[in-house]
Amino acid sequence: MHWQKDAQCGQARAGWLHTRHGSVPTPTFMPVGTVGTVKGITMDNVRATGAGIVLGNTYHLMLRPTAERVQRLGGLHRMMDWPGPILTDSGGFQVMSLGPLRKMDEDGVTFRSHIDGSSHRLTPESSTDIQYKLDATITMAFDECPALPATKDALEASMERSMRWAARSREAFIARPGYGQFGIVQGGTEQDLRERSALALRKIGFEGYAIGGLAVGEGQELMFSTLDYTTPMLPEDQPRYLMGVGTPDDLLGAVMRGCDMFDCVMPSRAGRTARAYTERGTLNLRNARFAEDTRPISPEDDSPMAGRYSRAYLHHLFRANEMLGPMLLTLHNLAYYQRLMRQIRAAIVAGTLEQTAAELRQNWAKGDW
Ligand SMILES: CNc1nc2c(CCNCC3CCCCC3)c3nc(N)[nH]c(=O)c3cc2[nH]1
Repeated sequence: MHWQKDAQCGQARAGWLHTRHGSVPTPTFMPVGTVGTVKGITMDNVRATGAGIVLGNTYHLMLRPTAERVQRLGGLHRMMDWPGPILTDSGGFQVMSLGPLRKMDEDGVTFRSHIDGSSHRLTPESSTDIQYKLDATITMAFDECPALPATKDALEASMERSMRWAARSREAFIARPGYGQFGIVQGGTEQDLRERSALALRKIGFEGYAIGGLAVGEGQELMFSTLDYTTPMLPEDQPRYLMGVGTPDDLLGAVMRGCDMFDCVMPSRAGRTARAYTERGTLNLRNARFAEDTRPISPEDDSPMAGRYSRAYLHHLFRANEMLGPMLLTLHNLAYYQRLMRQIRAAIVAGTLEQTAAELRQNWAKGDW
């Protein structure tokens, strides 16, 4: 796969990601398909929100139904009826954050399934092979995301291991036209470690570069200051994927610091907990003040459900614990994230990103309309 840059505005870039499964405009927000589904909505609806590329979940899928079964079923695209590009993470982050019992050594990670307690192993080789069996369009290198806060020595040792794992991941990767593999920059919030990590990955050579080790509780200011010096260390002509980010304000700030691709569970998870994302900040639709509010959730909603359901109806659905509530609100939130990315991309192309950023931040601060 390859990425082409169309426009630049400050550090922000607007471009196109061309892959075996289609082309996607960047900056792009990638909805998270956890176990082969974006929870609660069909992939036709995910497409209708404007999403171009989704995430698959190596950790979950290797446990159930197993990568071998997904391969026998024709790969993740066919199984989940998503013809567009799919990016799969390498699983290490989830093992460390989800796996109940796990042991890490130089070779990889051993862990017990949170489903049935069976023992499993992830190494750079096995993670790359699993992602191949899933037929991932974009494969992530197997890495370790250290928990913060961490001592500099611990961050250094972890980053150096991740770089050894990146080389092994690249070795195990089967190159095919239209497919790609991304290296993941580590190093916590230490500039010299980030520099060494970026250089090590560029020496190996990947189709794109992710910035890992962030959005782990360091806070927005430290995340942005880390991006300020890390994105310029990465190749100008290749995409940058900031992992696990974030709120609308995080996305805006990270695009302005040179990031092109994002994933976050927030909009879909919030959709399941009655939290609506809008141009004016978020709304908790369980709140009684919405019980007879006949207005739509967002004034500028362009999702498949635009203008058809009132806040009062969503309030009722969530109070009644009806499954349609999370379905509609997940759709709404993902559509808002896609609308936001389109707005930001248009501003980069028009060269008006500074002004658009100020307007967006003003509206988010305004609160409900
Ligand atoms: C939320 N913050 C955060 N996420 C990170 C993630 C995960 C990104 N999201 C993956 C999806 C999660 C839902 C299911 C499908 C896969 C990170 N992943 C890797 N490999 N390395 C990180 O440093 C890394 C760092 C991260 N920080």
